[in-house]
Amino acid sequence: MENIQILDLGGSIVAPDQVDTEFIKEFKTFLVNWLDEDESRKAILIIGGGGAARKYQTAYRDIDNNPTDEEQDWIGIAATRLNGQLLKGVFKDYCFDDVIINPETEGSFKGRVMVAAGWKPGFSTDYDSVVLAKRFGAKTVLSLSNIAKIYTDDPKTNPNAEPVDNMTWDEYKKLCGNEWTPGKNIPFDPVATKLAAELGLTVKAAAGKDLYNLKKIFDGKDFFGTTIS
Ligand SMILES: Nc1ncnc2c1ncn2[C@@H]1O[C@H](COP(=O)(O)OP(=O)(O)OP(=O)(O)O)[C@@H](O)[C@H]1O
Ligand SMILES: O=c1ccn([C@@H]2O[C@H](COP(=O)(O)O)[C@@H](O)[C@H]2O)c(=O)[nH]1
Repeated sequence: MENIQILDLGGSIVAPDQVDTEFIKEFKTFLVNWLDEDESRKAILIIGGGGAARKYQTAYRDIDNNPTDEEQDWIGIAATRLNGQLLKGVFKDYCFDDVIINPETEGSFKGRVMVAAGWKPGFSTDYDSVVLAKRFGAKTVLSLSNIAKIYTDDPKTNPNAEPVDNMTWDEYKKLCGNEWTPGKNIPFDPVATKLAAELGLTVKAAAGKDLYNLKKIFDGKDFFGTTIS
C-alpha cells in the first residue's frame, strides 16, 4: 500500500478569521520536508471552511427569514473551495490535480499532494476525508483542528469537560450525536463518524498548529491528542 497521510485540516487553523500565512508557510515547510525524505510518501489535504464559512453562513441566517440547511451548506462549501484553491497554489510543485470536489471520483493523484474541499450538502469536510481514506486504502485520518484533544463535552462551553486520550467509535457517537447542522463546531461530524466507524478507521485528533506533535503522529509515536478507533 502507498504511504499516504490523510490530513483533515480544520479551516479554523488555516483561516480562522484572516488567512494564517505564517502557519501555512511553516506547514508547507514541514510537509515538504516529510515528502522529500521518501519518494513513496504522499499526502491528501482536505480543508475546511474556517472563519469565512461561519461568517457567511451567519450572514445568510441574519438576512433570510427562512434559511435552509442546504443553502447554508453550499455557502460553507464555497469557503472550503476558496481555502482549497489557496493550498493548491501553496503546494503547486507537488500538486498537479485540480482541487478535488468529488472525493469518490476526481483526481488521478498525478503529484505527491492532493488538495480536496467540500463536496455537497449534508456533512462537513470530515466526511470527505473519510471517503478519500476509503478510496485510497488509508486506515487512519488525522483530524487537525484548533483543539488539542477531544473532551467529554465542548470545553469552550463546559468548564468541567475532561480531555480523553482514547475512545471507541461508540463512545464518540454518544458525544457527537446523530444530527448534522451546517457549520457545526465539533471535532468530527456525525455523518463522517458513522462511515468511519463502519469502515473501522482510526482517527487521530490533535492540535493542527503543533507541528512537533504532528511529526510524532507521522512517525507513529505517542502523541498529544485523542485516538478514536
Ligand atoms: N467534545 C468536544 N471536544 C473538543 N472540542 C469540542 C467538543 N465539542 C465541541 N467542540 C468544539 O469543536 C471545535 C473544533 O471544531 P471546529 O469545527 O470549530 O474546528 P475545525 O474543524 O478545525 O474548523 P472548521 O470546521 O472551521 O474547518 C473546538 O474548538 C470546540 O469548541
Ligand atoms: O462536503 C461538504 C463540506 C462542507 N460542507 C459545509 O461547509 C461547512 C464548512 O466545512 P467544515 O468542514 O465544517 O469546515 C460545513 O459546516 C458545511 O456546512 C458541506 O455541506 N459539504
